[in-house]
Amino acid sequence: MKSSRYISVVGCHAEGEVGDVIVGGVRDVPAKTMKEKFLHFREHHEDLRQLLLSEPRGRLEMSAVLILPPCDPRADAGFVVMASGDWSPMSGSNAICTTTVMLETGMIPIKEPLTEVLYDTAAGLVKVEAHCEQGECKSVSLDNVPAFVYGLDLPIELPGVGTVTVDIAFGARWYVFVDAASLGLKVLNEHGPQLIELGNRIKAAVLEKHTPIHPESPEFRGIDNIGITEPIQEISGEKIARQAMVINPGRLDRSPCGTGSSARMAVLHAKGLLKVGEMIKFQSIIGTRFICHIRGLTKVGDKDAVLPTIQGRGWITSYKQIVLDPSDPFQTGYRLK
Ligand SMILES: O=C(O)[C@H]1NCC[C@@H]1O
Repeated sequence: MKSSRYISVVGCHAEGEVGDVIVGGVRDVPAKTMKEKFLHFREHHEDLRQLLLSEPRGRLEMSAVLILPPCDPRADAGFVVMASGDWSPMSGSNAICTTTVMLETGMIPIKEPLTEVLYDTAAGLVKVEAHCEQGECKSVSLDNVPAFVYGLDLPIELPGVGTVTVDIAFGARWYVFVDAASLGLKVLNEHGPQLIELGNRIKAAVLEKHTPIHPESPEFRGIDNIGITEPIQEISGEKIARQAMVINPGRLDRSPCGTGSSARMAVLHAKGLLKVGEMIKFQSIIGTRFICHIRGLTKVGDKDAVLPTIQGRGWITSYKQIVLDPSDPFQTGYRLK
């Protein structure tokens, strides 16, 4: 057996969402910023994303994280994310997986009870606090980049459904939010196929009328993912909000989605439904939760923005050596439509 690729991967999931972490076998690239590294990998290493996330080695419902040296000297590490349908500059569940793996494999020494890690990402610096006990990473709290609203209650024509209103916001990726009830759905497993189908149709309908562009990073534009939401419920004094996050090109996030929760907090704050410091638990389609809050306010360009913090836990699931035989007919894997 010959191998033209040999990649060391630590399998991991964060609240059910798979984020496998590459710990060896992929070289760094020279660049002045992590955004430059991100854009380089997105342009020149799509074969790596395909190889890891397509069958037979991967599947649609997962991401992979490439740990890289940081460009910002203040940071401990950098990473770029290979998501289901694209490259992602930052990702909540994947940052939790990256932290869990780096701490529990010794790439970053564990300090108990709290280990701080500063990541350099294409979306900006992301500070993480890992709560550790007896050599285990028990939970990860991450200070995501500022999140802000592009538009609220925007009417969208959806053939077969009628006019629905959507909110559009940025939480390190661009999200459209729509109320599940307005689609005649609930955030339930059995509604999964319809959530995905309608989510993708809403994304297409929004893109016909809107092209959100990040005021400071114009490379981050368009709509990435869709959040189909249920209203906040007050349960025993806690704010709980269920949400099905439809991830490009059309699959459900198994976690509550950190970047999606960040963007949704910007929407909820703009609507007066979530105050700075107030805790909210976003709940995923499989019932897992991120504990979130707005840690402060800021501006992005001329936009009012919130500073979102997300907390969740990751678990290592495997240690893998991914190889590619030059005679393999599927050099970049395959995906059934
Ligand atoms: O938590 C998140 O932000 C990620 N989960 C899968 C896709 C998103 O990037």
